[in-house]
Amino acid sequence: MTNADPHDSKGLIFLRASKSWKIRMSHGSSPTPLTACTSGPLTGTIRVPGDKSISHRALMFGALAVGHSTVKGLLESEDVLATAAAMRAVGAKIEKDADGTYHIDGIGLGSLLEPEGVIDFGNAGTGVRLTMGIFGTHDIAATFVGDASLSNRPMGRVLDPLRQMGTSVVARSGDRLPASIRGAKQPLPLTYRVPMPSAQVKSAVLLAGLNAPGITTVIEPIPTRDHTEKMLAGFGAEISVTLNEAGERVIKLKGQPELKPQDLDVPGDPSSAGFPIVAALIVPGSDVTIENVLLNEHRTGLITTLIEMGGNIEILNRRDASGEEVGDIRVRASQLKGITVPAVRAPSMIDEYPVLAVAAAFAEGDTFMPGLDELRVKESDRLAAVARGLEANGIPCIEGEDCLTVTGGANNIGNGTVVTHLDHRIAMSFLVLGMAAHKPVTVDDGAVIATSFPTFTGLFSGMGADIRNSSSEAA
Ligand SMILES: O=C(O)C1=C[C@@H](OP(=O)(O)O)[C@@H](O)[C@H](O)C1
Ligand SMILES: C=C(OP(=O)(O)O)C(=O)O
Repeated sequence: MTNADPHDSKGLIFLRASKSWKIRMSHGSSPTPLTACTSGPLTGTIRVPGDKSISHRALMFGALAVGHSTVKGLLESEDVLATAAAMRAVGAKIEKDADGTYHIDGIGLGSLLEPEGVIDFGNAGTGVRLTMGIFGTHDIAATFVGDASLSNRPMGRVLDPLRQMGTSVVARSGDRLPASIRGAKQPLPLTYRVPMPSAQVKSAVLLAGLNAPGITTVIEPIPTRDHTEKMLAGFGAEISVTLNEAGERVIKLKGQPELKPQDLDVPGDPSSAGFPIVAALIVPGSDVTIENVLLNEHRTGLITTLIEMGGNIEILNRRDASGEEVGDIRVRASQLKGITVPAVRAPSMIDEYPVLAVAAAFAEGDTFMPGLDELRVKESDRLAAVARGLEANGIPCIEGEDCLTVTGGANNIGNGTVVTHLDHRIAMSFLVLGMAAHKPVTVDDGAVIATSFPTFTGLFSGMGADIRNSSSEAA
């Protein structure tokens, strides 16, 4: 079966076991423990790398357009480079010039070539789910694999609506990776109410709708990041967003447009900016400015929350950059106080809860964070990973089913080793903890940081942080 045609008699694809593919259980050949020691003050004016959500989409939409797009400021992290490889595998030409600008020669919607090998998305949930949406309505077959973290994450949330549009799927039990799809020959447009607050699910359905005739409608009861809608409009798709009587967002996309190439400039990632923002608040005497950060209203929940907690955060030089608001963020060390974070805010700061939990460890009193069910299905079960990391470092917390309470102000915190579970945000958050803790904090694998923020340690060392490679120290 493995070497035969990948379709069985019912037209479904069987997983082809690739000899060269082996599930990645740790990041790289051996994990790289890192230790952060009491640091600071942190000072300087910095830039964080380009936004991950916009970077994935820039490569995808550039690949689907007819003609030549350019992308400046693309995030060159492992997740985004996996998306570039996937787009190359279906025929797009993607090259970087000497100035760091990416050039994409799009293959055009409807013209994707069948990939020759398996598509390895490593750690990237956004990459694999949005790409499944694109491929799902093209008449091609593809097999998706990922590392141990991605292989444990639910794919049914995108595969279910794709099945309704005509995509055939064979996946591991529970709709986990590896998964093979055969895109619909005659895709059906769909009206779909997104059952959980997920920009990835919304986007996968819209991207599948791109190559379906007629109108695909996505109803979004709880608003999530809107980069897909905004960028598709920028690439020339006919897309509208209205509110229905229940106040839900209704997104309508007309299928089979000719997407026009664009010249894009990716602003700094607010999720990555969360790390220097929290570090500057909790390391005494710090004063840090982060320039050119995306301030899209669906992404700024952490900043709103930290200001409510008493953080001295100023937004300077607000401006429009290619249809998105950006600004510079000045942060000075502050005494924070515990608050209740409104559950409705969760989608606008969903990736920032681990680092918010670290900020909460330095606040006066309790910080209560409800509405966190989606944290259970990220790169790790982030609710559990954060709680175990805090406990390992002497910080009192209570992990609920879908909520977390952190009690700030404990004495003598640190001295723990945090298990990162292939989760870049757990690694970075606990290194930030170590910068302000009384004793060093170690994360068992710092190499995972390359998923989203490859310049993290260099940037922090430049501001005055003391981060050490614990494996080389031990040697
Ligand atoms: O659409 C996107 O670019 C993303 C959506 C979010 O995931 P969910 O849609 O699963 O909430 C977020 O956690 C992820 O880092 C990026
Ligand atoms: C959840 C994240 O990413 P993804 O779902 O793309 O793996 C993240 O970057 O925190």
